[in-house]
Amino acid sequence: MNEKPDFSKNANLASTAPAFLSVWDMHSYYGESYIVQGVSFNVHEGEILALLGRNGAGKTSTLRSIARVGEPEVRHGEIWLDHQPLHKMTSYEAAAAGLGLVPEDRRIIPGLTVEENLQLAQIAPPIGWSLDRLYELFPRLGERRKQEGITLSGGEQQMLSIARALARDIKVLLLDEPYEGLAPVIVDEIEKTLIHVKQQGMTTIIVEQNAVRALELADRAIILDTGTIVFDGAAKEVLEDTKLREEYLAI
Ligand SMILES: Nc1ncnc2c1ncn2[C@@H]1O[C@H](COP(=O)(O)OP(=O)(O)OP(=O)(O)O)[C@@H](O)[C@H]1O
Repeated sequence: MNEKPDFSKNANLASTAPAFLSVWDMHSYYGESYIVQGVSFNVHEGEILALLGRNGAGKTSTLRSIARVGEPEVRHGEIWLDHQPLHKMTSYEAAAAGLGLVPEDRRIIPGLTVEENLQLAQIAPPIGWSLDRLYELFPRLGERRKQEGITLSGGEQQMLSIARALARDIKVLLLDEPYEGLAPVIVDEIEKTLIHVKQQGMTTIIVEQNAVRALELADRAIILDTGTIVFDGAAKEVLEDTKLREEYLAI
C-alpha cells in the first residue's frame, strides 16, 4: 500500500498538513562522501519552493536525490510524491511518476531541432503541454522551431529545457540553477514564464545561486548549510532578514 508515513513527529517539518511532496530524513552519499545529512521538508501543491545556500551546501545533491538520478545515492529516508514512494523508484520511474528535472547543463540533444527535442519528450505517454501551448509560453522557441537546439542562445536553451519538461505530464518541476549565466533581461523573461506555469497549478522547486531573484519568485524558502536545513519558512522572511542572508547566503 502506498500510504504516506506519519511525519508529524519530525521537528524540521514546516507543516504537519499532508503535503504534495514530502522529503523525510533523507541522507545521501557520493561513495563515502556524506553530503545530504538528514533533510526533511514538505512542498505543497502549486507552491514554488526555493532551495538556497552557499556553494557546496548540498542544493543540487538534494534536488538530484529527489529525482532519483543515482548519484548521489540516497541511503536513508523517504520521498513521497502524491502518495507515491519515490524513494523506491529509479530515475525513470520517478520521471514517469511526475518529476520533471531540468538539470543545470540543460541536456539539449545535438542534431535535433527545437521541435524534435520537444517531440522526443512526447514519444511516450503521459503527454503534457501541447507544442502549440509551449510555443505560446515561449514564443522564441516557436520562431526557432526548425533551428538545431544546441545552436540556441543560453537563455533560449534554458527555455527549451523547461519546455521539454512541461511537454511531459509532470506534477513537480525541479529546476537546477535556471538563471545561471543569463542576462537579467532573460532572467526576467524566464521568471515570467515560471509565474505563468505556477498559475496553471504547477509545483516547483528551484535551486538557484541568484538567491534574491529566486526569493522574489518563490513562496517558501529552505536554506541548506553543509547538508542540513537551517531555515524553512516564507521567502519574504529571508528577503527581510539581513542576518540570515549574510550568514547563509552571503547577500
Ligand atoms: N559527484 C560528486 N562526487 C563527490 N562529491 C560531490 C559530487 N558532486 C558534488 N559533490 C560534493 O557535494 C557537496 C555538495 O554539492 P552540491 O553540488 O550539492 O552543492 P550546491 O549547494 O548545489 O553547490 P553549488 O551552488 O556550488 O552548485 C560539495 O561538497 C561537492 O563537492
